Amino acid sequence: MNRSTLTVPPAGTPQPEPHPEASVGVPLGPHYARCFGCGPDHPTGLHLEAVSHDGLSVHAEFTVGDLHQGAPGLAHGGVLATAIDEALGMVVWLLRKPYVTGRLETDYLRPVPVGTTLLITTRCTGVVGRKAYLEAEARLDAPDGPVAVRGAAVFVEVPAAHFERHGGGAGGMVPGREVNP
Ligand SMILES: CCCCCCCC(=O)SCCNC(=O)CCNC(=O)[C@H](O)C(C)(C)COP(=O)(O)OP(=O)(O)OC[C@H]1O[C@@H](n2cnc3c(N)ncnc32)[C@H](O)[C@@H]1OP(=O)(O)O
Repeated sequence: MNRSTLTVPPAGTPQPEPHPEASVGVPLGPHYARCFGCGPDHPTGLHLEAVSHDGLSVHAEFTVGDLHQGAPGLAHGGVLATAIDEALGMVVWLLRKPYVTGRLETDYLRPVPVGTTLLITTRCTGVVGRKAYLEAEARLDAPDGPVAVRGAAVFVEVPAAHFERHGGGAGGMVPGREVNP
């Protein structure tokens, strides 16, 4: 399978260095309580939970429920892409700068039944200017389970004002709704 060159760091890009203050070995917690991906207050969200691994990678878990179906008994592909996007977002959080998804690629290798716990590993493979290059792999039910979804992405660094400017009162930086408080 060919991988898009858009999500691969240019040749010669040095391995990224973890931020000196990156969390390591601890639960990351939600970046926003009502986030569809990780927010505990979202009624139908994914409630994805994650632990930082080494400052440049994250281990995340998401259990597929009834509300996440596409075909009967199977996870919706868009929901799986959301889980990948969220777990990638947690890696760039470790870089201690605000990023948003610019490009997200997903390869679906196996169906994911309701009740499955997806174990998602994401990592940063390079940072060039404002762009962070990222990879993801989601396995079924165990760290060495079959790979169900692979992801790759470019996230783009944005000013902190991005969220207030575009989100405004509908979920932006209003009291109680801060991003990464
Ligand atoms: C707080 C954390 C929340 C985490 C939640 C999970 C992550 C998410 O789902 S974020 C929500 C979804 N994403 C968005 O809403 C982003 C919407 N898009 C935008 O805001 C803009 O298009 C944005 C910021 C990505 C880029 O715009 P802009 O700031 O003008 O940058 P721009 O100058 O065009 O591009 C900067 C660099 O990024 C690259 N780039 C921009 N878009 C892409 C893309 N889609 N694919 C690849 N590269 C891209 C450009 O080529 C450029 O590279 P270079 O520096 O080499 O020239």
